[in-house]
Amino acid sequence: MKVTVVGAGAVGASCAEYIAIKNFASEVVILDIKEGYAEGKAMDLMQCASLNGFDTKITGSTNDYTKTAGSDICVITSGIPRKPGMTREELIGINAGIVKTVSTSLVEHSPNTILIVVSNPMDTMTYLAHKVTGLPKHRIIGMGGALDSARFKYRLAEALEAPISDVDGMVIGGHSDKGMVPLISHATRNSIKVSEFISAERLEQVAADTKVGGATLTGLLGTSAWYAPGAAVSGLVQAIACDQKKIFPCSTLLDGEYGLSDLCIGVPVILGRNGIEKIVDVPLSDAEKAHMAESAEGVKKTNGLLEL
Ligand SMILES: NC(=O)c1ccc[n+]([C@@H]2O[C@H](COP(=O)([O-])OP(=O)(O)OC[C@H]3O[C@@H](n4cnc5c(N)ncnc54)[C@H](O)[C@@H]3O)[C@@H](O)[C@H]2O)c1
Ligand SMILES: O=C(O)C[C@H](O)C(=O)O
Repeated sequence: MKVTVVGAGAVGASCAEYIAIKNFASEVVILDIKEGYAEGKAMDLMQCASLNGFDTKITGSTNDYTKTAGSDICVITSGIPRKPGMTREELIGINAGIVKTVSTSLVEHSPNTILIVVSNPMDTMTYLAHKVTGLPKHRIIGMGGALDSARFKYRLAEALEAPISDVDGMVIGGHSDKGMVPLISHATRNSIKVSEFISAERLEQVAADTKVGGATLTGLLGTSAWYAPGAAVSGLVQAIACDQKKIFPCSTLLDGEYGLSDLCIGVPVILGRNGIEKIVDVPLSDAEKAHMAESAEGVKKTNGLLEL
C-alpha cells in the first residue's frame, strides 16, 4: 500500500506520522514544493521508526511527482492555512490554483489513485479536484466531517462529564464555521440519546462550540490546527487501505442524495478499498434538514468563485 501526502507542513506531516505509527502502509511519500522540506520531514519521521516501532518506509520529494507514481491513495494538504479572524473561504484565491496543479499531477502519475482532499475551503477544493481530474466520484473524498465529528464528541463528553469513549455523534454539511450540521438528534451516550442527560440549551451550546472548533484553535495557535486533522485523515486512509467499511462523514459529489446535486458536501459514507462504497441516508430532523439546505447554499456560493 503506497500513500502520497502532498504538503509537508503541519497537517501533512501529522498525517504521515499517524499513518506510519499505525503501521498499515508499506510506503509513504511526502511531497512539497519547498526545497528539501519534505526530505527533512521524512528523515525526521524515519528516525522515529525504531522508537515508535513501525516499518512504514517514509521518503520525501521536492516537487518530483515521479516519486509518487503508483500511489494507491493520495492526500492533498498543500495550500495556505487561515490566520485568526479569517474564514476558510478566504483561502480560495491561493489554494484553488495549488489544488488544481497538485491534483492533476498526482493523477497523471497514479491514474488509479483515490484522492483525499484536505486543503481549504475543503468542499470547494474537492469539487475542483473532480472538475480537473475527472476521476469517478467514489475516488475523490473530502476530509472535514471526520474532524468536525471528533470535535463534536469532545464537546459532548465535556458537557456530559463523560469519557469520550462513551459518546457518539456525527457532523455533516459543509466544513465551514456556519455550514456544519452537528446531528444532535442522533448523538448518544452509550446508545442513550444525549437529550436524556442534558438540556436542549446545553446541547445548542455544544453544537455552537463544535461549529467554531477550527476558528477557536486558530485563535489560540495563530494558525490552524494539525494534530486532530492529521489523525482524522489517517483514519480515512486506514479505512480505505484496510478495507474497513467504516462510516465517516466525508465530502462527496452528490447526485440527488439528501435532495442535493452538483456539489461536494459532507454526508455519511462507507469507506472501503474502493473509496466511497456507499452514501448512507440518515433521517434528519426538520431543523437539521433546513440547516443542511442552508449549508449547501453556502458551499455552492463558494464554488461559484472557481474559474472552471
Ligand atoms: N479539511 C480540514 O479539516 C483541514 C484541517 C486542517 C487544515 N486544513 C487545510 O490544510 C491546508 C494545510 O494546512 P497546514 O496547517 O498544513 O499548512 P502549512 O503551511 O503548515 O503547510 C502547507 C504546505 O503546503 C506546501 N505547498 C504549498 N504549495 C504547494 C504546492 N504547489 N505543491 C506542494 N506543496 C505545496 C507548503 O510549502 C507547506 O509546506 C490549509 O489549506 C488548511 O486550511 C484543512
Ligand atoms: O480551521 C481551519 O481553518 C482548519 C481546519 O479546517 C480545521 O477545521 O481545523
